[in-house]
Amino acid sequence: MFLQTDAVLGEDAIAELKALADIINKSIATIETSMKDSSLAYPSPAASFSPQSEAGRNIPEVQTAGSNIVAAASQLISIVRPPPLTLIAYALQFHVPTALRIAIITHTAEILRDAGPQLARVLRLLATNHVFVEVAPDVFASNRLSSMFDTGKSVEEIIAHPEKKYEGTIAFGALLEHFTDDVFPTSAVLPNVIVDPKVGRLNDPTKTAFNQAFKTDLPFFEWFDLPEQTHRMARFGIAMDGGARLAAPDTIIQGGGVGSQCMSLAKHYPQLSFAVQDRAPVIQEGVEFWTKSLPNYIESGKVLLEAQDFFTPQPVRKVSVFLLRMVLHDWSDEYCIKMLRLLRAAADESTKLLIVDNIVSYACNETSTNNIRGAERPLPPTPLLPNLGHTSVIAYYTDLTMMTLLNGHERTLLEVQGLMKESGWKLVEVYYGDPFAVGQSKAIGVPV
Ligand SMILES: C[S@@+](CC[C@H](N)C(=O)[O-])C[C@H]1O[C@@H](n2cnc3c(N)ncnc32)[C@H](O)[C@@H]1O
Repeated sequence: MFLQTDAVLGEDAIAELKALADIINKSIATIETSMKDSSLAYPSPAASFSPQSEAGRNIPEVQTAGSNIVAAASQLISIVRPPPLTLIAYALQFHVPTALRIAIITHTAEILRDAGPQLARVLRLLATNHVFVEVAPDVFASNRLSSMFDTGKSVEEIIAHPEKKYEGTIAFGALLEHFTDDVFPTSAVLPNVIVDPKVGRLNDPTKTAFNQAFKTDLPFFEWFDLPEQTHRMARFGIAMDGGARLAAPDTIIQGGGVGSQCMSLAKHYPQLSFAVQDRAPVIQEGVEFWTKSLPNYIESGKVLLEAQDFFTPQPVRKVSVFLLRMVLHDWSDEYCIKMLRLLRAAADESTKLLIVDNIVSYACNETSTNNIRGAERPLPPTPLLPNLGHTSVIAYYTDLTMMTLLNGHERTLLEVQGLMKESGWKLVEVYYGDPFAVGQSKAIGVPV
């Protein structure tokens, strides 16, 4: 249902601009005070990125202030920019991923020398989006954002061993390459798929925009297994590895990739043991991954690496936690329910179900979910959108990514609750994480 905006919002644009400016000013004051109190420096956009240099930004009140500034600034832009320009800017935004991909595959962050006129035009678009700086006409320098995909390796080293480009690095470029090479072409055909009466609105993972864009009948993950897609599969594994930082004791990690989440936990909590389950080709890579980094875990059986399909029954054994990170969002409800019912069948009364995914909010006020621990959150200051607008936009980009690749989707809390209800689990607790967190919300279920 659509309502006229005048019926919903006030009409006083100047009052709204002032309220937004006030949020920005107060938030900057909070950041300034917090930096003084903590003796940390707020990271400069000119300085190269390192996880340690983000310490100031990671203080909780600074995160909240930052998320309010992002939400307020984008809302402010939407008020002051002429509407045709805002819509044209949105419609042509796809050139940004193209330019990013060109910068990555030409190793520009590593080269950073006088790049010649074609590349200069690409870099100028990026510099206009604050990735690289044009320090003089046609001369570009790195900055904090571009340093995120600089591997620190020499160009000679990368060209000699392209398959090792991201080895031993934070590998953020691999994630950007996945988005700009695997996902971007699928978004271009999504409009055709949505209006096609033969395929639109289907839940089938083989009738997607991805299937049309890459002219294949295989589901996305099985397509990765083709010999000609080996580099994409390896790149996806590296990209996922970068984000995997959590698990729990005696955990079965379904769709766990090569097991990076539990390796990170194993290093901090040596008393824990794990079973990592995924498709056979991924588990094969997992064996190499563990043999290289923590071989004694395989030898002692503290980690089991198991080829296990989501849609076949679990082996019978005692399980404390089933952890599914970035798994349910790949599938439509029908498939998720099948998967969760199989886990329920293998659970006892003390087993927990831990789902780690984006939990998306509506862009308006939501139905109360205060019967779920952790579900109630304070609303952002007026006139920001209840979902913090642009601060949360990546979750909605990810939602459409899931739609194009697999007919999957990111879910609201009520939708997660619905999946659990249909499959013999009860949603009892949720952790949303900080306002900038992507894919880190945790929903905990118990058997019913
Ligand atoms: C988005 S990735 C998430 C990987 C990992 N959990 C993480 O967070 O980094 C989804 C995983 O599901 C696996 N997968 C897809 N279809 C599967 C199936 N039918 N059975 C088991 N695993 C599957 C993929 O191979 C992939 O590793």
